[in-house]
Amino acid sequence: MGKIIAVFNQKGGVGKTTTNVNLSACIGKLGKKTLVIDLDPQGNTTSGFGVDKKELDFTIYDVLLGEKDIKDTIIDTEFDNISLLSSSTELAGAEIELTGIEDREFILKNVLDSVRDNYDYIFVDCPPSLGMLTINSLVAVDSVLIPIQCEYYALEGVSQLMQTISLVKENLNPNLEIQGVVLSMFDGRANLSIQVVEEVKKFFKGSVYTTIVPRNVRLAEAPSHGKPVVYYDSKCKGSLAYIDLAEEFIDLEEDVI
Ligand SMILES: Nc1ncnc2c1ncn2[C@@H]1O[C@H](COP(=O)(O)OP(=O)(O)OP(=O)(O)O)[C@@H](O)[C@H]1O
Ligand SMILES: [Mg+2]
Repeated sequence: MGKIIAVFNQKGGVGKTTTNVNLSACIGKLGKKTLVIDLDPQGNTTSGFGVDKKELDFTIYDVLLGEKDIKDTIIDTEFDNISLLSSSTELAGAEIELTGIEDREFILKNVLDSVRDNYDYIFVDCPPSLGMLTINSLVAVDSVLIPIQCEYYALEGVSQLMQTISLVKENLNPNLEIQGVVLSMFDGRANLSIQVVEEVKKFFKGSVYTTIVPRNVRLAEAPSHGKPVVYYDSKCKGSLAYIDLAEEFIDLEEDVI
């Protein structure tokens, strides 16, 4: 049975999508069958895998509204072991449309339960908000992977994030765990980055990955080529970091089992 992981931090621009696309691509390259779900109306994960939203007949929007079977909506990508459930801008409307539906918090969970056996890992890219889409993702997943940007105010909003996770755990998904915390956009020349690493490690104790993702321009460029960074420049620092992170992620998982 595949493990389902939400990449989540309600703070915007912290590296959720970059981590979702690149970590999953590296995990796929390591031979694990991976489904990536783009639950953000911005659709950056979808375009990050080179899929043109305008050319899609059906997306996760149709699946959540019960109009299309998930299995007919997942598409194969050109990247090793990566399947994708794409987003569309219509998904922004789903925040409101879902509120009228019974058991609305469980829609994604019910849908994913029917495909989780087909994958080793399923990653869900969340929007930077605490709306119905994010709640659906926190209910559907086994764990949360939290990217934190090595910048001033990095820990701002983290207590709200932890409170949201606790609330979902108490009321909707008792098995929800923290998968790990990924420090991103690290600048080794900046004292501030080094300080943030220390603060985040103090706050999250043993949950922070040893691998730290550096600020690397290749990571920012790769999406405009429609490729995860390992397929764009396999030797750049960004690629090496996400390859290390994927290995660390899998080692920790396989130790647990
Ligand atoms: N390690 C990095 N080095 C350089 N640029 C990065 C890195 N990580 C992310 N970026 C860039 O920073 C911006 C924000 O990153 P990203 O889109 O991954 O954040 P996000 O948390 O998904 O944002 P949102 O909350 O809007 O969904 C993007 O332009 C991305 O290319
Ligand atoms: Mg994003």
